[in-house]
Amino acid sequence: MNNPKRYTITTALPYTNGPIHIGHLAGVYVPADIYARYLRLTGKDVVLIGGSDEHGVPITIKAKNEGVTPQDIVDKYHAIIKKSFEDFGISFDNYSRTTAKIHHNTASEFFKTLYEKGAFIEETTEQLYDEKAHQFLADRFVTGTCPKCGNDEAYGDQCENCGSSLNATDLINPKSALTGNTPTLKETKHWFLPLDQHEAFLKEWILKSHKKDWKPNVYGQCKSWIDDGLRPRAVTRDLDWGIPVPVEGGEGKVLYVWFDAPIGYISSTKEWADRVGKDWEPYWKSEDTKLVHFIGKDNIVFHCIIFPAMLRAEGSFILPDNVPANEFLNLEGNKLSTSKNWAVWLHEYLEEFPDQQDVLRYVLTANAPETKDNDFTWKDFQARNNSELVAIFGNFINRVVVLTQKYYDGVIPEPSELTEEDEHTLAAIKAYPDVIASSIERYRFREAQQELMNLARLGNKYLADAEPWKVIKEDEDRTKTIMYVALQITAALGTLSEPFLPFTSAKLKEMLHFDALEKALDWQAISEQNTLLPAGHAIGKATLLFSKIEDKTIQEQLDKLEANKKANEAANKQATPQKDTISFEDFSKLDLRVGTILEAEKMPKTKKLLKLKVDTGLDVRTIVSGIAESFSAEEVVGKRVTVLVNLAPRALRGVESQGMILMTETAEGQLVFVNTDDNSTPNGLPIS
Ligand SMILES: Nc1ncnc2c1ncn2[C@@H]1O[C@H](COP(=O)(O)OP(=O)(O)OP(=O)(O)O)[C@@H](O)[C@H]1O
Ligand SMILES: [Zn+2]
Repeated sequence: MNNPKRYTITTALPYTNGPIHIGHLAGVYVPADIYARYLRLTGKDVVLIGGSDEHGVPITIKAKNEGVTPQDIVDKYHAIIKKSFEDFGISFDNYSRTTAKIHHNTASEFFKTLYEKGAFIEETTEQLYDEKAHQFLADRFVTGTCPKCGNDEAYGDQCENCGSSLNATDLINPKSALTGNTPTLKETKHWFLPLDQHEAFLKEWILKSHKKDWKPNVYGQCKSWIDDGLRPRAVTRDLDWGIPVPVEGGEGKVLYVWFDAPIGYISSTKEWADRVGKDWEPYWKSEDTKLVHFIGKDNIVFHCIIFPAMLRAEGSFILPDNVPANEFLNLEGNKLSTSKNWAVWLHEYLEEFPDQQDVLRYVLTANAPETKDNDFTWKDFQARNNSELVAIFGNFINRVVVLTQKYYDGVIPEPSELTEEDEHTLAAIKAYPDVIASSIERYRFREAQQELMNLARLGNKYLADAEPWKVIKEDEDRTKTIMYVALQITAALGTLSEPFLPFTSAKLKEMLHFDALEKALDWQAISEQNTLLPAGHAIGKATLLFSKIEDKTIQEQLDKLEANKKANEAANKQATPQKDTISFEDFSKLDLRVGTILEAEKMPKTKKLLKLKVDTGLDVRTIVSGIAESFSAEEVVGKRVTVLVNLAPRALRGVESQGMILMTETAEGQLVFVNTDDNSTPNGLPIS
C-alpha cells in the first residue's frame, strides 16, 4: 500500500504460560519494534499493539498441575511479560490482556455480530469425551498420532511436527492429557466458521493479490492450506476458562482461544484510544490504514486465513496489508521450549546483562530467522558484541568524541576546504536513510541493520584513512575539516540507530547534545541537511556505549543452560513402572549376599565392562560388570557390594561371569552401588 494515512501494527499475543524468551523476541517483537520506531521517526501515525493471550487449554492444565487457579497463572506471567517488554524497550503504544473486560466485551460482541449475520454453522457432532474427568477434550487436552505425518505427540488442534491444523477427532489413538484415558465419543453442539465458504475470496486475495509482496514462506504456507481445501472450523469449546459463548445454547461453552486472541488486537487498540482520547475505528476500518501483523510461522494460518475470514464476515474491518511472519529461532542447536526450559529468558537476561538491551536486540536482528530457521549461540552473541558493536560502532563514536574534546573542548570546529573524499563521505551519509528505509519497508530487518553498521564502518574507515591524530601535528585546518566530517557521521548514527539500538541512540543523542540543536534531526533531516552538527555546537563527554564481553560470562551462560537441561531431564524422568507381581517363592529363589570387590581390571576393547574378583563369603569369583563408564578399576577395589550369587553363569567377551553386582542409576545416569549401610558386615551374609 502506498502512502497509508496510518499504521496499525500488531504483535502476536504471547501466551501466558511462561515468560518471554529470545525466540519470541527474534520472531515477533524486535522486528515489530524496529518497524514501529522507524515509522514514528519518519513522522507517521503509528499504533503498536500488544497484549497477553490468557485463555485456552494449556493454562487450565498448568493451573491444575500447580494446584492454583487459571487466573493465578495468567496474573503471574502477564506481570513478568509486561515488565520485561518495558525494560527491553519494546515500544508498545498499548499492552493489554485478553482477560480484560474490554476484551471480553469486544470478543463477545464480535461473536454475536457474526452469529446474527448467519456467518456460522451450528452443528451437533461427536467429540472426544473423557469419562473419568467428565469433560470434553479438545485442543491440548488430547494427544495422539498425527494423521498427516505420523508424529505420536500431535495435539488435538495442531501437529507441531508438520504444522497441520487438526481437529481432535482426526488423531489416531487419541489419549486424554488429563487422565491418560482413551476418550469416547459424545455428542455436543458447536459453532463453526465455514472456511470453505471463504475459499474463493481467499484464493483471490492471497494467491492473486499478494503473490508478490508477501514473503515466500508466508505465501507458500497459505497456498498449501488453500490447495488442501478449507474446511469448517469450530470456534467454540466445551470449557470453563474463556469468554462465554454469548448466544442461546452456549451455556458451559467458551470461545475458542484462537477466535478470541486476534480480536485482542482490536480490544487493545480500543483501550489505547480510550486512554489517549482518540477514535479507534479508523485504525481498523479505514481503507487508508495499513494493517501489519508480526508473528512467528506457527501462527500463519490464524492470521492469513482464519482471522481475515472472521474480519470479512463481520464486514466493517480492513484486512492485513502484510503478515511478515518469521521462521523459528533455535538455541545452541535445539528448539527453544518453554516446557523444557530450553531458553534464554528475557527477564533473566535483563538482570544478568544490565543496561545491555541493545546487544541482545542487535544479535537477534543480525541473526533473525527471516527466511529460514536460525540458531542463537552464546559464542556468536559474544563475537557480534566484541567485534561489531564494540570494535566498529562503539570504537568509532568513542574516537570521534574523545578527539573532539581533546582538540576543541567539545566544540565542533569550522571546516575549511573539503577534499573529494570529504565530499564523497558527506554525500554517502545522505544516502543511508533511504537505503535503510527501503530494507525496513520490505521487512528485511537484517539487511537494514547491516546498512546501519556499514555507516559506522564508513566512519571508521574515513578516520583510519584521514588519520587526524597524525595530521594535527602539521595541519590544524585540515584536522578541523576531518573532525567536522567525522562528527557528521556520528550525528547520522545517532538518529538512524534508533529503530535498532534505541538505548544506544538515546545515549548518543545525549552525548552529542541533540537537544541543543536548532532543528531536530529526524530521519528525513539526515538525507536533506548538508550540516547535521554545525560548527560551534558543543558536544558532551564520551560515555561508554558498548563493552567487551569476556569468555567467563559466556561460559556462565553455557553452564546455566547445561544445568537447566540436566534438571529438566531429572524432572521428566518418570519412576520406572512396577514390574509384574511375583510370588514370595519367586523372590526366595534369589540368593543375595554381602560381598567385597578384591580386584578390578578394565576389559580390553570394551567401553563398559570391568572384570572383578569378588569375595562373596562363599568363595572368590569372577564377575563381569558393566560399570566402567561410571567407575575406574582403581576406585572400586575394596567396595562393599550386594551380589546375586546364584545367577546362571554366562560368558561376556570370552570371560565367564559368575553372578551380578546390584546397582541403581540416578537421574543424571550415574551408577550407584546397592550396599548395606554397615561397612563392617561380614562377607557372605545372605540378604532377605
Ligand atoms: N523460537 C521461536 N522463533 C520465532 N518465533 C517464535 C518462537 N517461539 C515462538 N515464536 C512466536 O512468538 C509468538 C508468541 O508465541 P507464543 O506465546 O504463542 O508461544 P509459543 O509459540 O507457544 O512458544 P513457546 O512454547 O516456546 O513458548 C508467536 O507468534 C510465535 O510464533
Ligand atoms: Zn503432523
